[in-house]
Amino acid sequence: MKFEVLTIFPEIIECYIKHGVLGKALNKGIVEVKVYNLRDFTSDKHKKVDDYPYGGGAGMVMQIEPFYNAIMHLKADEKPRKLVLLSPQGRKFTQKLAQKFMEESKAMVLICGRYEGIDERVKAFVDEEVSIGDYVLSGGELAALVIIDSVVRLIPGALGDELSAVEDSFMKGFLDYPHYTRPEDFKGMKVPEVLLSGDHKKIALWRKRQALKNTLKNRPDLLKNLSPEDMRILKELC
Ligand SMILES: Nc1ccc2ncsc2c1
Repeated sequence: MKFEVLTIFPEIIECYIKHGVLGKALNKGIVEVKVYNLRDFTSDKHKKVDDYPYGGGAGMVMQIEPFYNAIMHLKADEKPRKLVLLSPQGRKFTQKLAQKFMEESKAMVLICGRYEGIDERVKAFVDEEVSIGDYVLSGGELAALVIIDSVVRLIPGALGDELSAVEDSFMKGFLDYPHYTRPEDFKGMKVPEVLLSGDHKKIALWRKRQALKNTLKNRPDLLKNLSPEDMRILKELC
């Protein structure tokens, strides 16, 4: 999987790549990340990337030309790639969409704007517009990192054995169960007895009950397609 990131802050992406869990996947050559500075695709000596909005209003708007020039530069190799604009107006990014990206795309271009706004005409050159959530961010770079991290974790063998075995609750449709490790008693705060019992059946049931309890409390919207067994447990909790 190849990611090409268009941004005016390449350092944000490059720093994460150096220190993130992506290192193993990059070293194995399973993933490649190339970062492009949009300022390198400007045509003026000041490398200008934004201007005042037509119609007035606060803030600056990112101009289309650097985006267009960068996209045309990437497309010159005529290889297939999915172009994704990171935007608060996009469709919500979910684990399901991460899975779809991993399965369908060999290469993705992640286009990061700053969030006073981007010239609307940029959207004519992208395949998808994706949002990571409903809050105010300064730009699309964090969203690009979220997408890279979540998609790479889905690539078989990308993260090495110690990580790839991590079962992700979002794939099951509810939140994770509580986790504990040593010490068994920290200032009187004890690890639940069941986790010390060695009874794997009881532990699995306890974990499922806790996961459903957490989900019911914090994210009831996730409780959609429960199995009859999970529904039975959930009813006991209500
Ligand atoms: N403010 C904001 C919120 C979500 C989002 N997703 C991609 S860019 C972006 C920017």
